[in-house]
Amino acid sequence: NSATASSADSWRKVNFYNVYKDIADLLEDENYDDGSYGPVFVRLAWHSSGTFDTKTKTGGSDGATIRFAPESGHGANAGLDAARARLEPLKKKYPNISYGDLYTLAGVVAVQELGGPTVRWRPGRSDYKTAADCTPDGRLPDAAQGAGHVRDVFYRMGFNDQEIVALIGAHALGRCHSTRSGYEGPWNASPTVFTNFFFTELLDNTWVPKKWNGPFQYVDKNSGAFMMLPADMAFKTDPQFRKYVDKYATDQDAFFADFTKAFTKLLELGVKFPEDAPVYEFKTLE
Ligand code: HEM
Ligand SMILES: Cc1cnc2ccccc2c1N
Repeated sequence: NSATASSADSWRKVNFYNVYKDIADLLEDENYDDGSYGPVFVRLAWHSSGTFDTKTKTGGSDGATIRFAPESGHGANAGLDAARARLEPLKKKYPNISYGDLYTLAGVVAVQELGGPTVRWRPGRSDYKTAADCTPDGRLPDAAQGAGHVRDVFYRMGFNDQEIVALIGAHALGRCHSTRSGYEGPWNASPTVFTNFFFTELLDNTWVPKKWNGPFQYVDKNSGAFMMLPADMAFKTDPQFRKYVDKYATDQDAFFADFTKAFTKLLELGVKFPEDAPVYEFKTLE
């Protein structure tokens, strides 16, 4: 938050190919989680953007208000300071990039470098917003709730059922942290590879309540190594969501094609881009 705010058009001076490469170089760290900042970068991009409200046209990635208290301190954003701190040196190296562009681009780099689809991305978000523009708590989904709540939150952003299911596929990545959301796990082998694994796991495992004194969550009956949130399970039990879960579980290409479109849409919610803002399709380095 300390670096100078970029001006409205300063993105024009930034070489985003260099920024992409520098973010990619920040991904691997054997001392962090499962060895990659990728998952938490994806979560930062998503939480920066998922506050958008189509009615009031407030929230979204423009202005990166997630970096200011009180938004940075909302329960849902616990742990994202680790991602913001990891990216801060790039704000110094590229003073002309906006935090909004930096945080969303980091999510794109993570998806692509962890084996996911190419994600189209535009620069042009500004840093003009201040803490006064922080969105109220409660705009992001509550993992303890079910399909009704999930629809309330994502319909408010302007997504339909198919897009919601595509987006939740990002739960193939990363993990829950009892010190952040309170949930724990998974302990599966590949939380740093972007695949349709969330859908195949959801359908193929028998899920039972986890016996512990933490918040209610599921664990797979056989190995006990995988987990699902209550909100995750809604995608198995709700018939409209289930249609798309079945599709993505059997067709990873279809999942990739739908995910990339929905993720770009998410990262651009509420942003008024300059007419001539270029649409980047970065080449994956891995
Ligand atoms: C029903 C909607 C959703 C709910 C309730 C939800 C909830 C959660 C929770 C509780 C965690 C664990 C946080 C922690 O303890 O570190 C988490 C992690 C994560 N979420 Fe979601 N999420 C949702 C949708 C999404 C979407 C749409 C994306 C991206 C497109 C996403 C990407 C991630 C990633 C990558 C992680 C792992 C982060 C890490 O490893 O640090 N989630 N989510
Ligand atoms: C397999 C699985 C299921 N749900 C998740 C929710 C949040 C973060 C990671 C998850 C994950 N790897």
